[in-house]
Amino acid sequence: MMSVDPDLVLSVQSVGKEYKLYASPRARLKALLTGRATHRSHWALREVSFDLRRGECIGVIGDNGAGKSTLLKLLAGTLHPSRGHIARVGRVTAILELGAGFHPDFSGRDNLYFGGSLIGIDHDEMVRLEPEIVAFCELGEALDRPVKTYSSGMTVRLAFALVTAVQPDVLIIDEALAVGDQNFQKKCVERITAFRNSGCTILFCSHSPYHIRHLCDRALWLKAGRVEQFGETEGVLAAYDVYIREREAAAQQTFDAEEPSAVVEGVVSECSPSAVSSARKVDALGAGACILTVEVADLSEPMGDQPAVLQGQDLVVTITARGRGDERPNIGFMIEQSKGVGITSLATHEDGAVPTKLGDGTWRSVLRFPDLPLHSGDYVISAFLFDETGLAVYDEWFQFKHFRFIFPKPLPGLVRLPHHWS
Ligand SMILES: Nc1ncnc2c1ncn2[C@@H]1O[C@H](COP(=O)(O)OP(=O)(O)OP(=O)(O)O)[C@@H](O)[C@H]1O
Repeated sequence: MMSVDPDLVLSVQSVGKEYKLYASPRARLKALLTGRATHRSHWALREVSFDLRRGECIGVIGDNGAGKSTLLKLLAGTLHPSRGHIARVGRVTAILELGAGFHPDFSGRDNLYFGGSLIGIDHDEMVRLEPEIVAFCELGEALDRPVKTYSSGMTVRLAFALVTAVQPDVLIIDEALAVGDQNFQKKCVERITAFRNSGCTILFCSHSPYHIRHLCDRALWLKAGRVEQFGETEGVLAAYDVYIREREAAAQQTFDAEEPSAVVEGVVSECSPSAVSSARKVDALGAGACILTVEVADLSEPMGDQPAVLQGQDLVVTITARGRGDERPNIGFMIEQSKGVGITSLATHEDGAVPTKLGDGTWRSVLRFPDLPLHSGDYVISAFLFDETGLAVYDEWFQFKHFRFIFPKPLPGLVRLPHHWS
């Protein structure tokens, strides 16, 4: 069946996965011994079908509990489907639950041989690969200490270096990359990009539409265990976005009695603004790359629970950041309604713009919206710092400042679009 198309590396046909839920471990044992079913059944996946061709990069999206991890584990072969069929070609490597297979009492180095044997790297090949893995994971002397003494970040380094030591035909990545420090995340992204450029097929599960958009040709949206959409990335992400907004709007209606959002001071500085939502941020602490200041010109002082008001009709934002080494970073910016929809997202790398290097080695971009084309309302802004490729997010100040904008003419609607009358 797989030989029909020589480029097919993975074929998933009508796959379903049932988890059996027992009231207690004793009930499970009883079911095993008597053969009588005493479980409740939960189908985490139903009728999932799709094909993957050589060199494609597919992003898997969906709500919590939609079945993404289950699907990835089935593809990696660590779980078996209850229904349907999965066919694979070549070496399939999964970056899932990194480090779960290590033996805690063995040293990191011994675990390379032990873990390597589990993923098909024999002793002789490991002898050849070891120096490269050791250099990549940068664990130094800790490599000869037992893994049980490692921090989770150290375990992830070792595991990532091991599982990606040999380029696979298919690489399966769970949200594993959300862990680890800034420096290491960048190395991971670079290695994955290099695999991608040399024809490796990648299946990538993430809660970050940004990464899916930048890395993937196609996206698979799972909803309550079924494939809701599978196709070209932008179309699927757009549909998913509409779904999320509708769901949030419905949640907002039931939640509307909530207190007004806090207003943050005009300039927040030195890498750790108290109002940062750090959900997707890599590591803004320590000596890494980070946003230093974000200044919004012409804002009044906030009054009580009322946000600061933009005094003019131009919005001018100056973002200063510390980069990493000699690398030129990229800077992003987003405006959203305080309670409602996103309005615009911009980034230097998307616009072909370049942050300016200042005398002290920091970087700065000034973003100007002349005659801000918004109608009156309350808005919230976010600033982002990316690496030079725009793939690794070094820092984000998410929804860190609310402001009110007053457009002199009270018109309905949200924005003034470029237009002409004739
Ligand atoms: N071992 C298990 N036993 C029973 N139910 C499970 C098990 N693992 C997952 N589930 C259930 O299966 C469903 C799918 O879970 P899964 O972890 O695949 O979702 P997900 O899309 O990866 O979620 P998240 O984004 O939160 O990681 C969920 O309802 C979950 O509670």
